[in-house]
Parts: sequence; C-alpha cells; structure tokens
Amino acid sequence: MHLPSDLIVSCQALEDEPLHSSFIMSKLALAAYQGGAKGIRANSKEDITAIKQEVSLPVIGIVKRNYPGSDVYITATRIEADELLASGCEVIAMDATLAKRPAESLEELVHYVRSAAPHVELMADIATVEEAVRAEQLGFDYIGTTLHGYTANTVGKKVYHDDFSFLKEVLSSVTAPVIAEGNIATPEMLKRVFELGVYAAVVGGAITRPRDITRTFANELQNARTNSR
Ligand SMILES: CC(=O)N[C@H](C=O)[C@@H](O)[C@H](O)[C@H](O)COP(=O)(O)O
Repeated sequence: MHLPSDLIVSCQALEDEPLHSSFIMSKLALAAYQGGAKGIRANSKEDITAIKQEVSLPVIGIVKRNYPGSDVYITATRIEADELLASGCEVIAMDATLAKRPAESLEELVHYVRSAAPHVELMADIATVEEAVRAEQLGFDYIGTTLHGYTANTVGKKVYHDDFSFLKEVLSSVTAPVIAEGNIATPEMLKRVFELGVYAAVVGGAITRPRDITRTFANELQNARTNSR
C-alpha cells in the first residue's frame, strides 16, 4: 500500500482562499512533513507537482472542479483523472457518493484509472455507509469519510458527532482500510479515530487553513464578550 497507517495532512487552498498558490501549498506540505505528517492530500496537478518537489511523501491527489447539473466536484470525470495521472500522485481520491455524475459512472471511472495506471491506488470519498459498501465492492483501496456532512442527504452532520458514530458504522461495514477525514480538529480527535480502528486519518483545515483557525479564536472571543453583557 502506498499510504502508511498514519497522519496525512491536506494542503489545499481554492481560488477564493487567501493562500491559493502552488508555492504556498508546497511550503505547507514541507511544514507538515517537518511536523510529522506521513502523507499529503492535495488539489490540482499544479499543487501536487510543486509539493512533490518539496517533500517525498506519498500524495493523495484530487481535482476539485464544478460541473453544471451535478453536485460531484472531487475528481468527477476522466479529465480530472488524467490530470492526476500526469501529476505523479500515488493515490487518486474521487467522489464515490451516489450523486448524479457529470459524465461516466463511478464504475467506469474506476475501471479507466485501473487500466491506465494499475500502480495508482484509489480512495473513495463517501458520505454514507451505503456508499462505503459500494466503494468496497468496486475495489477501492481506501474508503474515506470525506464527504459525510457535505452531500444533500448528510448536510449538517459531522464525522465526530456522537463519539464518531458514523465512522464506527463504516468501520463495521467494510473490510477495506478506512481513512477518517473531515473536521478532525484536535490531536485528541486524531488519537480517538485511531483507537476506533481507522487505517489512517486526513487532517486539513485545523492545520493548513489559518483563516479558519483564526476565526475559531475570534468567534470564541466574540461569544465570550456577548455572553458577559
Ligand atoms: C468536503 C470537501 O470538499 N473536503 C475537501 C476534500 O479534499 C477538503 O476541503 C478538506 O479540507 C479535507 O477533506 C480535509 O478535511 P478538514 O479540512 O475538515 O480537516
């Protein structure tokens, strides 16, 4: 397996984010590496190429792109898969929800990548247990909880709710390695998901999105001031 059973740090900043820059993502990846990350998750061929010049960690690659008429935006079609195949990433992650896709079916996309690059592993970004089970049937190498809380039928849910009850359900429903991803906000949460039996965990915003981190501090202060009035 390309990914170690360890901490993976997501280094992503979209166009509307202040750190949007492949150079900055490469330095965030370096900081993550120096801090102890054993893998990186990154968006776009450009970012992955820059990151690969800075660190030699395995990379989970995605391409986020919106298509009209579909909610699927993480590696939605073979166009994005081709970009990732050219990026040199070790693992390609893709939306593996049951949502309507803009082009080929999930099964076709898996088959396409498998035939084009048998050495590249596949991670399924799922939102429900049903999707996790289907992803296992389709032969994904890893199943990630990435999209739980981000699809129409799971909106508002968080992976950590109820002592990670969704994660526990996924873990008991599949035998493929499970990756906890989404809203892991503290080292204690990271420790907990490994206790529960995940193979690996991806932490993003809590480490690499300073605007969001600042907001948590600012909001806490704001709330304290409001409550003391
Ligand atoms: C839902 C979606 O599009 N998630 C994306 C997937 O790659 C990223 O924006 C997240 O940062 C990543 O999943 C890590 O999660 P968090 O940043 O919460 O630790």
